[in-house]
Amino acid sequence: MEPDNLNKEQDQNSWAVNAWTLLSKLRDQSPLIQCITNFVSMDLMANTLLSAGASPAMIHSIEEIQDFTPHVHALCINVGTLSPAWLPAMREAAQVVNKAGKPWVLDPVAAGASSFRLKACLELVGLKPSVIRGNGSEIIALSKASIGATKGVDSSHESMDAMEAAKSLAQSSGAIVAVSGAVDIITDGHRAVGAHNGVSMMQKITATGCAVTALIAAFVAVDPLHALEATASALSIFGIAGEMGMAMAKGPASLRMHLIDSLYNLDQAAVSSRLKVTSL
Ligand SMILES: Nc1ncnc2c1ncn2[C@@H]1O[C@H](COP(=O)(O)OP(=O)(O)O)[C@@H](O)[C@H]1O
Ligand SMILES: Cc1ncsc1CCOP(=O)(O)O
Ligand SMILES: [Mg+2]
Repeated sequence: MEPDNLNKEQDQNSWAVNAWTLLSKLRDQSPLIQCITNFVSMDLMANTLLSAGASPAMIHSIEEIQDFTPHVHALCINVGTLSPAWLPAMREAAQVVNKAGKPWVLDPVAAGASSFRLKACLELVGLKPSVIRGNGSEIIALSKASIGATKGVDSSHESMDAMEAAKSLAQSSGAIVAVSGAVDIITDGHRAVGAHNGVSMMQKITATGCAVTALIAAFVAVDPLHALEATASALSIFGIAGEMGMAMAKGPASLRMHLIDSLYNLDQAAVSSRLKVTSL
């Protein structure tokens, strides 16, 4: 084998070993993940976390933050069905986990759809999330801090269209930025890697993006010092579960079920034979 190809194969192996190690850790430790999320995603997000081995809690009332949030291992904030009443709890939860030194992950759903939403997302970015995960259009809107033509929660861009926006947002925010799509991009503003697993029918199930953001929170909870690697691992594992689920599915509804089952049953052989992460 050519030395270059040998290096690539070794890289691939080490990504697969790391992703499997983190999934095994997650299954052993069952981190508690607080999710302040939209009404559409609550069910799929909680079931995704459970099937991966984490413990989800969809607790969003501001009255509970001071008692509950100090106990969580990571927090996921998602603005999908945002209204003004939800923002104070999001702010307070982010501040509590920051104070406790725990990671939190932001999903800026439809960030470019309205000024209200964009302003809220920018304020949350200022509260120092460890990771921001959105689709191409969301990351572009957030990075440019501008609203415009929008398809709402869906993306009108390929993930690769958002490469520069993702790097710039990562540099300005200090967060790891992930852009989902056919190739998921993960960047710290300097280095970028691509996670290639997944099937396009995942876009036809509502809240798969929200669910993978929560899965990122769970992976970062078990490896907070390596947020880029943890994020790439979560996206890869979810993508592999999608591929394996697709082999049994007849359409989006059965893919949703088989994806969750595949995530629950995922073994090391599947991870090492399927995982594909490359430098971009
Ligand atoms: N064309 C595609 N091919 C493979 N996987 C995809 C594709 N588009 C999205 N995905 C996967 O679907 C999940 C949701 O991503 P996406 O649809 O971009 O998020 P959102 O729902 O927030 O718009 C991610 O795990 C992503 O990797
Ligand atoms: C349809 C919809 N409307 C508001 S939030 C939401 C769910 C979005 O989920 P995802 O970003 O994962 O597609
Ligand atoms: Mg989304």
